[in-house]
Amino acid sequence: MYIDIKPTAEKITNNITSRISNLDIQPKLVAVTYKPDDSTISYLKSQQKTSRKFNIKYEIFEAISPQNIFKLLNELSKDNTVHGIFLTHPLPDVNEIEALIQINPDKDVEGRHPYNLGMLAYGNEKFPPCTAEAIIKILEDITNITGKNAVIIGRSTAVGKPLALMLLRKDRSATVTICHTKTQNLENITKNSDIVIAAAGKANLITKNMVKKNSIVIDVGINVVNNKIVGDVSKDTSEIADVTPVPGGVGKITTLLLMEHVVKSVELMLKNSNK
Ligand SMILES: NC(=O)C1=CN([C@@H]2O[C@H](COP(=O)(O)OP(=O)(O)OC[C@H]3O[C@@H](n4cnc5c(N)ncnc54)[C@H](OP(=O)(O)O)[C@@H]3O)[C@@H](O)[C@H]2O)C=CC1
Ligand SMILES: Nc1nc(=O)c2c([nH]1)NC[C@@H]1CN(c3ccc(C(=O)N[C@@H](CCC(=O)O)C(=O)O)cc3)C=[N+]21
Repeated sequence: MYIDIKPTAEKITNNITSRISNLDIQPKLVAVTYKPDDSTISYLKSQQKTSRKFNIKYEIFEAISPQNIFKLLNELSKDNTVHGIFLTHPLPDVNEIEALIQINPDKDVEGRHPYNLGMLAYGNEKFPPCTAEAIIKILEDITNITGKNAVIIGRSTAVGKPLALMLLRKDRSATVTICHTKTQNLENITKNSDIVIAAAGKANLITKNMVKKNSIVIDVGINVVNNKIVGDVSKDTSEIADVTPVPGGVGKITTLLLMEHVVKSVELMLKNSNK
């Protein structure tokens, strides 16, 4: 079966709408990109569409060189009209951490600055990375995570690692395995898991024969094959497991949560300025 993410999306949408209606100022999100790949282009489109729906101001800055990324992030961090800064990943030819530390942690709506990621490791989820948070929200709406065996395929600092930290938090307490390209016998691990999270960026990496009957499979992958968006999980997997669809699955919730974080950033800014 495919998992219906509409109830999760609706809850988040209603929450954002009501919080925005209480603000006197229009939130603004900016995206900084450099040599965007297919999945980044798909995300930027999704951000554009979703920000319009909530009447959040949105602007994309395409850097012309690695040096230009640093300059843009610096300027946008100081700009009082900007509440959220999104920096695309991957960034070819750029030291990503050097770029991330240019972002004001209060505007780091994806929680990628080392300060926010460090806070996450301590269980503080002020700005949890949106994709990891999306996966947690989908899972919490359909199952009880505690004690479940969860395998994450992918160890990126953008998705796999923060997700592992979030699944391990004491109030969730999943048993977590993380796999990558050097993992041997991937199918032995996936076959014994209650929850499989595929975040590798490889179409058809997970197939029906690799998963346990009635397990939950979260498809994070965004791959463009023959001009169409597909995930990391083959279609037939949904015959024996509950799978999130691509498109219209994790990506949709990720985009909504990014918007929610921009609203949160404005709320915190206003709260601090009233102190
Ligand atoms: N739906 C959404 O909201 C989002 C979707 N994405 C998508 O998710 C995917 C992953 O993104 P991201 O984490 O940024 O990607 P990265 O390329 O940074 O990381 C991919 C990870 O997957 C591992 N991997 C790749 N191939 C295999 C394989 N055959 N077997 C096991 N592990 C493998 C890599 O291992 P190693 O470390 O050994 O190289 C690496 O750890 C992409 O398709 C991206 O577009 C990303 C963010 C949000
Ligand atoms: N710093 C950073 N953070 C990310 O989270 C990040 C990133 N960089 N780089 C690229 C990948 C990919 N990604 C997507 C998220 C949602 C959709 C999405 O919502 N897609 C629509 C389809 C849109 C369409 O049809 O074009 C859907 O799945 O329904 C797509 C892609 C986030 N990523």
